[in-house]
Amino acid sequence: MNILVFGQTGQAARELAVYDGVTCLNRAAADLEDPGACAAVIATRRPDAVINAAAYTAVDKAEEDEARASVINGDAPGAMARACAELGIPFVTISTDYVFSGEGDQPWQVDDPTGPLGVYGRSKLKGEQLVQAAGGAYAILRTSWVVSAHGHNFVKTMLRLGAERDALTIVADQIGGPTPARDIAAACIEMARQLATDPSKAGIYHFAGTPNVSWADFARETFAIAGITCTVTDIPSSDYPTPAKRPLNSRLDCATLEAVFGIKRPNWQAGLRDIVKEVLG
Ligand SMILES: NC(=O)C1=CN([C@@H]2O[C@H](COP(=O)(O)OP(=O)(O)OC[C@H]3O[C@@H](n4cnc5c(N)ncnc54)[C@H](OP(=O)(O)O)[C@@H]3O)[C@@H](O)[C@H]2O)C=CC1
Ligand SMILES: Cc1cn([C@H]2C[C@H](O)[C@@H](COP(=O)(O)OP(=O)(O)O[C@H]3O[C@@H](C)C(=O)[C@@H](O)[C@H]3O)O2)c(=O)[nH]c1=O
Repeated sequence: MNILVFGQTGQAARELAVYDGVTCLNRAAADLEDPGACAAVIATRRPDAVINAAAYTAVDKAEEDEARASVINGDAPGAMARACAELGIPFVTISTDYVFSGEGDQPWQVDDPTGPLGVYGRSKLKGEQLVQAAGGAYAILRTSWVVSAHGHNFVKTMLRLGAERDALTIVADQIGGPTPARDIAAACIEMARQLATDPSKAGIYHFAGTPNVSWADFARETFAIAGITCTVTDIPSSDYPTPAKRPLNSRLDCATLEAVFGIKRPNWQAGLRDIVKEVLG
């Protein structure tokens, strides 16, 4: 199966690149700021499936860059989905827990009302809506707290800061499921394969690592695995002001993904051990 992936340098894209039949497109080959060009690449190359792993992911920066985030995270996946629907091929795109408001403490169901708190979440929600409107054999995979040995992520930030400092204050009231990019890549490939033979599986799905945890406890676990002595003090989000507000409740209910595609939630602790090993050598 020839799978065209938008994104090459990102966490998920790098893990997708190792699969047979996958071709990754970098920004020079397909710039998501030009949705029409992305659609044209699909129409010209005629792959068997498309996975979108590129996005505007700088959550705070997006607050001052809404127009660009909206095109990259909204219009571009919409145009890709329409191009795929025209060819009759599956389209898998990755979305986020940040489409939710973070209220309550129950895991979000796939059909729960959305309510993004910031520009990034709003732009990703726009992408979801345009992809759904395109019809076709689409899958929107909402995931959370992506981590890997590459690119920018919380684990790499902690390994850097933990080596420099004796103590850190980390928010403890945001709860979610850290998700290794490697597991996301495997899920996307499996979904593309199954959608190719059964387009009735199209829809929105949740996929996050288990167990749910706070950022503070996730940092503690990272330090424990890495053998770093750095004291973590719990703080509320209000003590860590950022341009974009983050949801407090990022728990995702992943039951439908397992029921429809047979894909189980990954254990992030196993993934974290691999990532720490890869980063520290
Ligand atoms: N990171 C996270 O914690 C989470 C991510 N997600 C979603 O998962 C998906 C993958 O995220 P992740 O792997 O972390 O992403 P990264 O932040 O690691 O990488 C983003 C990728 O998008 C590319 N990109 C950005 N703008 C453009 C553009 N205009 N044209 C072409 N490519 C562009 C970047 O390329 P370049 O190197 O050229 O900048 C890079 O390859 C995204 O849809 C994201 O919204 C969901 C939940 C959590
Ligand atoms: C570095 C640091 C961060 N924090 C907090 C800030 C924030 O609430 C939390 C995580 O920080 P980050 O900047 O990694 O978080 P952020 O970039 O918001 O991560 C998000 O990225 C987007 C793309 C998603 O889709 C989300 O699922 C989520 O993974 O940790 C501290 O409390 N103390 C610290 O020293």
